[in-house]
Amino acid sequence: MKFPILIINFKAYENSYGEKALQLSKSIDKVARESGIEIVVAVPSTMIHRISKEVSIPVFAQHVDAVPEGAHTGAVTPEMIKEAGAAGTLVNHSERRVRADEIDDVIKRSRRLGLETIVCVDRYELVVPIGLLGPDAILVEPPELIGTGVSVSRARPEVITNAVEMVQKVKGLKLIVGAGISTGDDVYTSIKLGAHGIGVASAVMKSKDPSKVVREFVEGAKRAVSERITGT
Ligand SMILES: O=C(CO)COP(=O)(O)O
Repeated sequence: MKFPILIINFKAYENSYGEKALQLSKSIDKVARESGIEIVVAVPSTMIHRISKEVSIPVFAQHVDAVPEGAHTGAVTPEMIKEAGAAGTLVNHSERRVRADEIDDVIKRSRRLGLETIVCVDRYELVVPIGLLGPDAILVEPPELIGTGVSVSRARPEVITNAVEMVQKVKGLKLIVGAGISTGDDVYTSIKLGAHGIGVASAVMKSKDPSKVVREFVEGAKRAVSERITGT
C-alpha cells in the first residue's frame, strides 16, 4: 500500500457485484492511474477474481474466515482470496466483527501469504493493542457515524487526533479513518489531522456519479499532502 490511500468498501450494495461492480472498479482504477493516488477496492469475495484480472489497483476482500484448510463448509480463507487475486483483506469490520484471536490469526497467515491487512476498530483506544498484532494499517471508524453522511472528521475530529497520537507508538503502523466521509473536504481534513488515508462506502456506492465523488476525494487528499509538504 502507498499513502495517502483511499479504501472504497463495496459492502453488499446493489452495485457491489456483477457487471456494475466491474465497471465501477474500472472507473476507480482510471482515477487512481490518472491521479497517482493509491485507491483500494474492498469487494465481495465472489468478485475478487473477476475484478483483479481487469484492474491495476489493489483488490481486497472485506472479510476472511480464520479457519484452517479442511472441513469448514462455506468458509473463505486467506489462501482462497490470495489465489483469487486479492492483494489483502479488511479484518474485523464493524459489520463483520471477529474475535481478537481470529484477528491475530488472519494477520499472521496473511503476512505469510504476502497479503496485506487493514484491521478495523471502533475507537482510538484500540489502535495500540490491535496495532501491536502487526497489521499493515488500522481503520478507525465510529460505528454510529457509518452510513450517515456525517463524517468523523466533522463530527468527531478528536477521534482522529487521538488515533494519530496512538499510531505513532507502533512502528510502521498506518492510520486510516472513516465513517460518514462524503466530500473532498472530509478527506482533506482527515489527512490534515494526520491520518494516512480514509475508508468510505456509501458516498461512493450510493452516488449516481461515483467516479466524480472519487475524483473529489483524490483532490482533497492531494491538497492535504501538498500543504503538509509546503508546511501551510
Ligand atoms: O464502513 C465504512 C467503510 O468501511 C464507512 O461506511 P460509510 O462511508 O458508508 O460511512
